[in-house]
Amino acid sequence: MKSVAINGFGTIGKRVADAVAAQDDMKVIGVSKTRPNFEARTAVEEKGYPLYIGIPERENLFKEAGIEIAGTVEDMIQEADIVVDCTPGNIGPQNLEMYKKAGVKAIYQGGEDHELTGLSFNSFANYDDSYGADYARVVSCNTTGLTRTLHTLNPLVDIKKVRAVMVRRGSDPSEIKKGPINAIVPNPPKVPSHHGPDVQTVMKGIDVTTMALLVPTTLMHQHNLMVEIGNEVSNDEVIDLLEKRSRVMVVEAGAGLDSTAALMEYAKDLGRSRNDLYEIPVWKESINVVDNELFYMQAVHQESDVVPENVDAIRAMLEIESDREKSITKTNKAMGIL
Ligand SMILES: NC(=O)C1=CN([C@@H]2O[C@H](COP(=O)(O)OP(=O)(O)OC[C@H]3O[C@@H](n4cnc5c(N)ncnc54)[C@H](O)[C@@H]3O)[C@@H](O)[C@H]2O)C=CC1
Ligand SMILES: O=C(OP(=O)(O)O)[C@H](O)COP(=O)(O)O
Repeated sequence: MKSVAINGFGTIGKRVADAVAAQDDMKVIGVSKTRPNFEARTAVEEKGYPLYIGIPERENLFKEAGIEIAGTVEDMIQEADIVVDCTPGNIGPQNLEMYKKAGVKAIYQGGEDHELTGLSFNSFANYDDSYGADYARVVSCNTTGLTRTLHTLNPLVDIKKVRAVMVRRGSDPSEIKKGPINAIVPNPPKVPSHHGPDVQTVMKGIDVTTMALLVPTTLMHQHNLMVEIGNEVSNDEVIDLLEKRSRVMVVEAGAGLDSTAALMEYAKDLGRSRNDLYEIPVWKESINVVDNELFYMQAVHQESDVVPENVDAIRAMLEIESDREKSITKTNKAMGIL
């Protein structure tokens, strides 16, 4: 049983902690918070995770709030085989020296640059690259979404060139300081956006160019893909491929799953923890091959799609499982993923 520490218990961290706790070959030995808020209290009192503090000077605040702490993040990582760094983007690099000093392996998230670890991770595209690695980065929710479906098409579909327009959610549901609340924002305003190059960190050599905008929604991201192809493929063959791949689902607008709002309602009906939808839904009606181009539209539940990838990354880096399919199947089963 391998020991996993989660540094940062926010949107991604709390989901990774629960996903690790659901596995039978790894356990959560601690999570960290910087403030004694409701998430800190829930971690200790509801989930039973030992809580460590990211900023030692704040120990008194936790004491005053009556929230029991087990030590500092430096204490936590001493006990761990691996730490999953789920701190906000650009905080992670500050922690790398601490991890190196403690001799603990570390997984970063998509808010950090590929260069931080020199190794980016997606379960389907490049599991083997991280086998036994000390440091790796699970690519962002958007990059994970693009990679999931593009990798599924390969090799039946001879992908020549990918162009994608990414409609990004303005903020996560719990955030009140981000926007926009009444605008469409080219973001980043430059073309291409960082998502295309980011896919190339896990799918080497693929020609993919992306542009992105932010819209006033918190529910999901939405992607529109145009894939130039070099062979003849039918719509049904593409649908069949996507239907067979786990962590991808083909959904029908005609059956009422006609928006991101409906998809989130579906996740609730599935009884998912936190209403999460780990799978990438692709709209069946959008899948269309016209001449030498394949078109499709998909959505990404930004809060949860990267969570199973973190579990697989732990298995690869700690050499628990050398077969990526076995890890993916095990993770899926434990998390109830379709
Ligand atoms: N929210 C999303 O949609 C997604 C986020 N990511 C990436 O995951 C990472 C984490 O993002 P979120 O979970 O959304 O952030 P968050 O803000 O919800 O959570 C971050 C956590 O880190 C803690 N923290 C803050 N400063 C810290 C510090 N100096 N040391 C230790 N802990 C600190 C916070 O208290 C909080 O618990 C980022 O790299 C982000 O880009 C990846 C996929 C999707
Ligand atoms: O980290 C994320 O969101 P955030 O930086 O807006 O909190 C998501 O993974 C989306 O990031 P991306 O649009 O850079 O892929």
